[in-house]
Amino acid sequence: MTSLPVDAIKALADQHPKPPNVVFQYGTAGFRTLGHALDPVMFRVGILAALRSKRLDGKTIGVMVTASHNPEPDNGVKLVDPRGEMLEAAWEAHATNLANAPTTDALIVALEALVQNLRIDLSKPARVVYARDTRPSGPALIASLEDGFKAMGAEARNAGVTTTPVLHYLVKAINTKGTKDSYGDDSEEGYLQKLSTAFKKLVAGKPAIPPLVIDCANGVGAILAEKLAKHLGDTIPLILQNTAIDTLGALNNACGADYVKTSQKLPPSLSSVLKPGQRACSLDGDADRLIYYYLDDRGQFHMLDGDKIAALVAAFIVDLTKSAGLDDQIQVGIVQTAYANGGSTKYLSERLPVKCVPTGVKHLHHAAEHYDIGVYFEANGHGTVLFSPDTLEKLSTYQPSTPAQSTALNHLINLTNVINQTVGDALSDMLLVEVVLAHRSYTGVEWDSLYVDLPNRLVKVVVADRNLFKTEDAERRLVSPPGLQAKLDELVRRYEGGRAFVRPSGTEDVVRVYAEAAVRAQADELAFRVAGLVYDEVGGDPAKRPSEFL
Ligand SMILES: CC(=O)N[C@H]1[C@@H](OP(=O)(O)O)O[C@H](CO)[C@@H](O)[C@@H]1O
Ligand SMILES: [Mg+2]
Repeated sequence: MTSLPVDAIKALADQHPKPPNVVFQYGTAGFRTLGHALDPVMFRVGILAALRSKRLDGKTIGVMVTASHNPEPDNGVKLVDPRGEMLEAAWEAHATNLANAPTTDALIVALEALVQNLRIDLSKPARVVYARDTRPSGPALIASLEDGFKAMGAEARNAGVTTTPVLHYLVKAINTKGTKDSYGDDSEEGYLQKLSTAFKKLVAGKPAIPPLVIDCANGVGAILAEKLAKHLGDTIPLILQNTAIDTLGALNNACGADYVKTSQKLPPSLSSVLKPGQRACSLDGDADRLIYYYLDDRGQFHMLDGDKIAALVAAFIVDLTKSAGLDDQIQVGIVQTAYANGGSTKYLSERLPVKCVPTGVKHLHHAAEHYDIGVYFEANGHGTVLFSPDTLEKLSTYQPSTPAQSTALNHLINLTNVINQTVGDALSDMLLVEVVLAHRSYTGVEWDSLYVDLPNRLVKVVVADRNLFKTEDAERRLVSPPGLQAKLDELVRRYEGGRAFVRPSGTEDVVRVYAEAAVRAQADELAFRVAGLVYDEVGGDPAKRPSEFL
């Protein structure tokens, strides 16, 4: 192919017309909206993925069809770059541009411009691998995506129904196949083997691990968790809950990681299952977020979120680098966002370098790459650990001088295999957490007591135009609307241990308010005062002002 296959594109594009009056945007998590609205977007994303692959010399590009923790009727799509990472930021704009071309002819014009501006060599091969979660709208959207691949003559591999992290893994495994950096066998089976083999080595010789309850959010995580349980055998008994992937309306409904984190409550479906002291965790709808929790002896709920996971894991890795005699050569660092609980930031920054970045996995991931070992987690439970290429090299060539050093070194090497380094991965993170708990002989109680969470509250404010809100300092301060930050500062000063910030959401048409304070009632009050301030500041209709805003 030396020029665009215009006829093939035209013929298929006409079957996926874009309705007028809708505007699509490739945001923090790709395109995401009601599933039935996405048909034209899928077709165009199929074409774009093929072009991205050609631009990168035929490297395989991933396409994941999912709306993660969103309600079941939603769906979405995002692209994965060759190393298993999120799509390069500059291409987000190209994706948005193609998705919004109003007609087939306009689409062709946009494509021609893209090919020319980015100097895409159309004679290169196009290779893609794609998958979807369990949403009912998935199959039709996949068909539309496949039309996009077909129009471009792409070599397309269907990975079926699987989790987002497996798709990221596959992309990296395919692109490193047969090289010295091979990431593992390029199959779901290869993924399960890699994780479970490393896990078994890491917990060998430790006391029996008590059963773990997993809330699968009635999503695709249920399928993978069941396969994983088979690979793990009796090294860790998994009790799978919320596995109703075929029940309409069940996905993410009163269950899953987002429900638990947002409502700070046990999923009601687990109340008769979970025994006091027993650990449980929730995955989200595409199994890339993880939240742990337990009930204490009085039946009180305790949440162990992404910040707690980061604290647990980072301290363990630091100890291993010390025991291996590598602590002067390998520096461990943490990456958080403004949503990290103030308690966690204090605890971590007394021990390690901590960087705060804007919301969104790509920001965390890139910042974590600057450390020898970078631990990043969003408070909502999305995160992973990155080992730099130099660190991996050091681990593979280092000569330990004592048996203790050798043991610690092996643990570090096995950790690099149990951890999915391409992206946050609920099942991989779960195994990682279980390794640390087993090594530390911790139950949820000891883990929880690493530091105390400050009471906090997240509130959404619906405004006419969220783009009025602009931030700086990793989203911790507002620069626009002018003057609002000063009012906020004045308010926050009145609360002991108070902290609050306001930012426009990247995934929903709202402005988010986060507040924390030393005591619960004060955190709530501060959040609702800030929400009220924001609402009034941008001229919100007094008749529609939510009654809880102060
Ligand atoms: C407060 C919060 O949880 N925000 C989430 C949410 O982003 P917003 O930009 O806040 O809508 O979705 C993102 C994508 O899943 C995730 O990265 C982020 O952490
Ligand atoms: Mg998700």
